[in-house]
Parts: sequence; C-alpha cells; structure tokens
Amino acid sequence: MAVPAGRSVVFVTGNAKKLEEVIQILGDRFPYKLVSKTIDLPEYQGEPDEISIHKCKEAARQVEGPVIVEDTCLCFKALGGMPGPYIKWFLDKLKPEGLYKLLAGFEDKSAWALCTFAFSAGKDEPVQLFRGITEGHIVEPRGPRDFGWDPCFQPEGYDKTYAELPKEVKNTISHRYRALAAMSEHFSQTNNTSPESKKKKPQD
Ligand SMILES: O=P(O)(O)OP(=O)(O)OP(=O)(O)OC[C@H]1O[C@@H](n2cnc3c(O)ncnc32)[C@H](O)[C@@H]1O
Ligand SMILES: [Mg+2]
Repeated sequence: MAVPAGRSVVFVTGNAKKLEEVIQILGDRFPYKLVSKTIDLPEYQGEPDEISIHKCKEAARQVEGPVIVEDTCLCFKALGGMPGPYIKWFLDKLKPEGLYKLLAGFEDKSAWALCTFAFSAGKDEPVQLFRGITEGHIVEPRGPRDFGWDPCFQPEGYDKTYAELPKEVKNTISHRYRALAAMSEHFSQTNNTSPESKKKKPQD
C-alpha cells in the first residue's frame, strides 16, 4: 500500500524527543512530507507487533488519513525480554538507576532496544510494520538525562551509553535508525513506481 506522491503522512506521537530524532534521521530521505501531530495514544498491552498495529489503527482513526506511529521496547535478556513494551512505566517509576538495579541479581546484563514503526494509509487500511533492533547492555547510568533510558543503555561495540554518544552517532546505530531505514527503503521503492502502475499492482 502506498501514498500518492507529494502527499503528507502524519507522524503521531506524544514524545518530542522521538520526533526530534525521527526528523534528524530521516532528513530528506523520506519520499513523503512528514507532518507531526501530538496525540497521547493509549499504551496498549501485548506483543510488540500487536501493540504497534493497535496504536496505528487508533491514530488513523483519529487523523483520518495516512499515519505513522512508533513504539519502542527495551528488553532485558535475563528477564525474558521484560520490561519490553512496558518500559515507559518502569522508567517512570524506577528511573535509569532503578532499571540498572533491576538486574542486580543477574550476571547477564544484556539487552536489546526494539523500535517498530507502523504505517497505515488511512482508516480501515492495512498496517505495515518496520522493525529495528540494537543490542547492548544495561549499565550504571552515565551521561545527560534528556531522553528516557539512554543513560543506562550501552550499545554493543561502544564504551559509551546512548546518552553519552553524540546524537550523530546514536542516530546511525540506534533501533530507531534501523527501523526508519527499513521504512524509508520500502517507500522509496514503492514511490519509484508510477501512480498508474501502482493502481494495477496488488496491495503490498
Ligand atoms: O506517544 P508515543 O510515540 O507512544 O511516545 P511514548 O513516550 O509513549 O513512547 P513509547 O510508548 O514507545 O514508550 C517507550 C518509552 O521508552 C522511552 N524511549 C523511546 N525511545 C527511546 C530512546 O531512543 N532512548 C531512550 N528512551 C527512549 C520513551 O521516553 C518511553 O518512556
Ligand atoms: Mg506511548
């Protein structure tokens, strides 16, 4: 499913830092005009894919047009992938220090950040998902506190936390960067076909 060339797509999020990164990462790589809209969508429960699909359908219902949403999970290996999609509440109550302490009884501090972008061309249209994963470790918090759990996540292969790394570095290795790369690639390909040929193509 595609959006006619030149049309805008609304990125619905209640998180200003997410939006900032999305704009920095996408630059002019995205074939549609990205417009943002601040709506605090419900925090659904379930598996990450299910949550993103629900979130996207609700956004499409409210916006009544093409939308993108994003959901981020932080998963601890020693905890079987939890907090996962519930990281927002864990972070809110425990702060980055508490997230680190949560793993005090475990030798395995490994974790992965999962970002899922979901796109829908409108109300009642199917939802497409684009995922990105960055592996790393949960460490004692270091660095600025301006974005979520960044101070306690150290990506694999780096000796700095997401918070300590320059934004330009985080934005070329992050879960969000990887998911956006998959989404941009998909839309660049779809966008290369003419509107006429798109009409004849079966829906993606
Ligand atoms: O409106 P939405 O887009 O849902 O924004 P949100 O803040 O509710 O975000 P999520 O539901 O995806 O919950 C993810 C939590 O993880 C935090 N988070 C998301 N991406 C992050 C990143 O790259 N680095 C650090 N923290 C991040 C974010 O602030 C939330 O507390
Ligand atoms: Mg949310």
